[in-house]
Amino acid sequence: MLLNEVVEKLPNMSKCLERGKVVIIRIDINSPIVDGKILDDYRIRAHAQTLRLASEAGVKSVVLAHQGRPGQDDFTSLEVHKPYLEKYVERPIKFVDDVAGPEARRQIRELRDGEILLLENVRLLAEEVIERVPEAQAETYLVKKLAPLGHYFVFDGFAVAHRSQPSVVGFPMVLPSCIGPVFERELRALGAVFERRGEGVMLLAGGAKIPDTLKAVEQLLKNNFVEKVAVGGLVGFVFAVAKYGLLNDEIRREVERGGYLPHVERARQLLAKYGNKIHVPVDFAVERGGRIDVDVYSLSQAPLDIGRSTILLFKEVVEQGDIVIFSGPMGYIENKVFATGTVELLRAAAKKRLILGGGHTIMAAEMAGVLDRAFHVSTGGRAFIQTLGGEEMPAVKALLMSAKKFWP
Ligand SMILES: Nc1ncnc2c1ncn2[C@@H]1O[C@H](COP(=O)(O)OP(=O)(O)O)[C@@H](O)[C@H]1O
Ligand SMILES: O=C(OP(=O)(O)O)[C@H](O)COP(=O)(O)O
Repeated sequence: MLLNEVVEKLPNMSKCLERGKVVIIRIDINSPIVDGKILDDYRIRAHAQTLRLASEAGVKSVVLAHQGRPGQDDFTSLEVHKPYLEKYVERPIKFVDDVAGPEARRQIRELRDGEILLLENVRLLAEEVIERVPEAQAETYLVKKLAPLGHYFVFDGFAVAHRSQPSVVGFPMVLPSCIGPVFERELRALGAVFERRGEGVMLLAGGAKIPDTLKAVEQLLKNNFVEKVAVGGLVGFVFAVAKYGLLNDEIRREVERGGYLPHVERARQLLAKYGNKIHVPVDFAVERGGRIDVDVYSLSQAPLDIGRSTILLFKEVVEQGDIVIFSGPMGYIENKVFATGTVELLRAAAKKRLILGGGHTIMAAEMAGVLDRAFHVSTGGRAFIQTLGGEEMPAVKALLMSAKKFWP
């Protein structure tokens, strides 16, 4: 089913906003956090509108979200996110230090119309990080404890839509469910791209999610959804190794260290099939007491950005399109010196209809001063690239099942 058709089949949030009812809303406000501080609040800003709409409609909102993964430094309490939500929703948010235990349930029962209750990080429950089919997730502690208190479920967390986790796919099995506005916008934006059947659609693909990106490139080219692809970042490095056979000792070590060998093979197959549509870097920037550009054949260390000649070549690709999808930075943007390729191409792409996704890509767009000019900024990273790759998101599948069951 095409993405546009999927959106039409999914109940819109307004159907789930019935005054006085309890609505469980899953959002994704997972943010980059260092030393307990949120570095970028883009996802929080995006979801604030959802909660404001729910509050204005007079529903009792119960908000489910996660931060980080258990065991990682950024696995924190959502209490950190509460002031940000209050700032952007422009109303008080209640917070409970519990996910589905007696205290959380007591506070849900006491909610008044229009109030918003943020539950603690849902990944505190060990079951939340186990991916299983929706029917099995409906039997989890989380769903068993919370669903009986709710009347509707709204799924809005596009960035987590690719996870078959209880808070994503469990509730739609037992509650009438809707898609939230963030999720709907994402599906419509990508659906509109697919409708173009490739004409004038260019993909700039970089970053570090190599297998996901290879898959997306393959799908997009196979289905003629894009006209041309230009690859940078670590993805571009893998393609360059595949295209030019760059396997001197230093590069071989880099490839082995990164575990890139199977990806190089896959890139080689893609080049054999779609070589005339895939633009691969011809030079890279490396660190040698500062930034210097080297021709691909002289490359003998890990590249940190695309080089000047490649930037010019990729700008030509951008020029030929009227929609540019930008997924993943062209280089190691954490160091400003190696952000040049990404920043220059983002500025060129912003003159077109720019669709971008991924935390680092958004950060780079902010750096380049073009975030406000983008046509669509996706809240997803992996979800964005996987949707581009034509994969059916578990969240979409569960919501379609739910619509069939509750609103046939
Ligand atoms: N040539 C490179 N060398 C090292 N790191 C790179 C290179 N190109 C991109 N990266 C890194 O890839 C990461 C971003 O990739 P990814 O997570 O796929 O992007 P996004 O967050 O936009 O989805 C960044 O940390 C960036 O520094
Ligand atoms: O940040 C997220 O995804 P992303 O790293 O693909 O952008 C989502 O919150 C999903 O998180 P997860 O990859 O820990 O399941």
